[in-house]
Amino acid sequence: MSMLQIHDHVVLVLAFFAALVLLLFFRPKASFPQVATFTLTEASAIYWKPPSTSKAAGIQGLSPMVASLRARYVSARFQKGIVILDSLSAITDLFEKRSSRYSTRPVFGMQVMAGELVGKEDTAILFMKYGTKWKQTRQLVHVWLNQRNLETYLPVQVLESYHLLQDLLETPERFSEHLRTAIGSAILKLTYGIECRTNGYSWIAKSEELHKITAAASEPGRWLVDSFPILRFMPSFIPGTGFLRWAKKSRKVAFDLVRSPYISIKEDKNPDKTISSFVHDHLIEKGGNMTPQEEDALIVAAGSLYAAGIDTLVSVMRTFFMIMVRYPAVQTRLQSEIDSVIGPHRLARFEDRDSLPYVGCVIKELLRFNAVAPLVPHSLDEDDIYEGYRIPKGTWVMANLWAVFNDPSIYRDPSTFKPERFDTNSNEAVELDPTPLAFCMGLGRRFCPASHFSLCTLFISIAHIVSVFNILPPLDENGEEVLPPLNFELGHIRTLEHFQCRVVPRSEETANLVRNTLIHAT
Ligand code: HEM
Repeated sequence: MSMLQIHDHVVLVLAFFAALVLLLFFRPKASFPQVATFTLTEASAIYWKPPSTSKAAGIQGLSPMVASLRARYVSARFQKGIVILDSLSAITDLFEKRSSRYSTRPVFGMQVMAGELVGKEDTAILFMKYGTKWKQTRQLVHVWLNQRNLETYLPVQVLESYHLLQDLLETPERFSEHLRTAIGSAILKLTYGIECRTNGYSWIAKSEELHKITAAASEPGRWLVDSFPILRFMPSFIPGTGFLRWAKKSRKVAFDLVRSPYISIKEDKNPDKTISSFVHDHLIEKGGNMTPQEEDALIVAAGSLYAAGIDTLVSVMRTFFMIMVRYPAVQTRLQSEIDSVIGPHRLARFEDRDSLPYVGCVIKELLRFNAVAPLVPHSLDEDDIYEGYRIPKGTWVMANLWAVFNDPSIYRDPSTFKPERFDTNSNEAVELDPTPLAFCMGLGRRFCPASHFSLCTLFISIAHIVSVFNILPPLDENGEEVLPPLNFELGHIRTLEHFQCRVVPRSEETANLVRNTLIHAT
């Protein structure tokens, strides 16, 4: 190598480091200045930056958590190409009525680390771009979690609910952990036939590991490479590129965890004795005749379910415990409805659903009160014009479901937990139901394929828990009841910060009912 070439290399490396220092120095901060607002119609606002003519406006009216999450997304994109839809009409217009255009996921931004480097785009439906692979994978999940497949998943949900009651009797202070175990065990059993409770919890631990990787990789504003995609081409031996090594390691863990349970079922020597599950039943149905694409779709569909389902359902259930503590009148009304319809000798069944309308109202209000997925990101593959604004392809278009659920023109007194707003027997006008069209779980072609599955889990668990337990505020050192604060953590999934409550059997009879039911069911 000549002196000139060595000199060129040194200059290149120095320039690279200088650029890196500059990038690190100017890394976007989580605290976000102000967002520009265009009011499109009275009811719909689009947040958009930059047209130079934009009118500065604050972000008042948002909960601090949603405002902060939104700020992170916007700063991660350097305020380029983000549209945040705050009204139901704008969300419906774009996500539903123009769903053929608005059904892909954002590519750059948080997608570089999560989607490309860690490989989530290849291993999870949630991150996939709209296209043939997504359609094939989604179809499998859609059919499996569909209302028509209720008979397959309901018994597993019911049995896990009994186990949850038993766990709550034994160690009530660990209620959050028990919720995670019950919901996680049900999803893993249905997906792979894995019996977590009898075979140890190693698969829950593995799934949690995968889930933590996904959460870290997709955290908005965390990775510089999301704002500067060019950084992914840096050689990984250069100092400051720890993120590339982390991505490589995480990618391997993610691919292994998604494939290994599938392979163990596929290689099972006694397939007829294997527990029926999503993967097993598909393998039997296809009789080993699958194209590589079909096989990949099955692996990815199965591997997507735990991560997509666990935080969402656990978040709603933890909110339910908090609401029971803070709104004792709601708890009393739930218990009296269940007591009068079901009586003291058995636990509620799914067939009782129509006879327990107040339980239904509480579930709707839980889904409204805590918008579990407050900002839903979609994108578009071609330019579009909406209300006179050009939205270029690749723009992140985010549905702010939190804003819809807190819009006082749709929900009176939105910050109060009021299940009665959905009571069709009340004298007051009934408010917009968030569940039947599942807009609380997204709209258009990407809406949550597990909406019915989730509503079943919520119904069974909530009806069982309130009939057996009283959920009460924790006590302070003087034995006085204290209300836990209603604080939410920052993240894609809106979930409450750690809190305590007392979970106490309503009577010795209700405690015995749990023990006897579990003995008969197992
Ligand atoms: C109350 C509980 C749940 C809520 C609030 C919820 C909400 C959502 C939302 C908002 C989306 C994005 C929709 C969009 O992009 O328009 C979604 C997607 C998804 N959800 Fe759920 N979800 C819940 C439970 C579950 C469960 C239990 C599972 C699996 C067992 C699941 C599996 C999925 C999958 C696979 C997707 C990706 C769909 C796609 O990108 O095509 N969800 N969910």
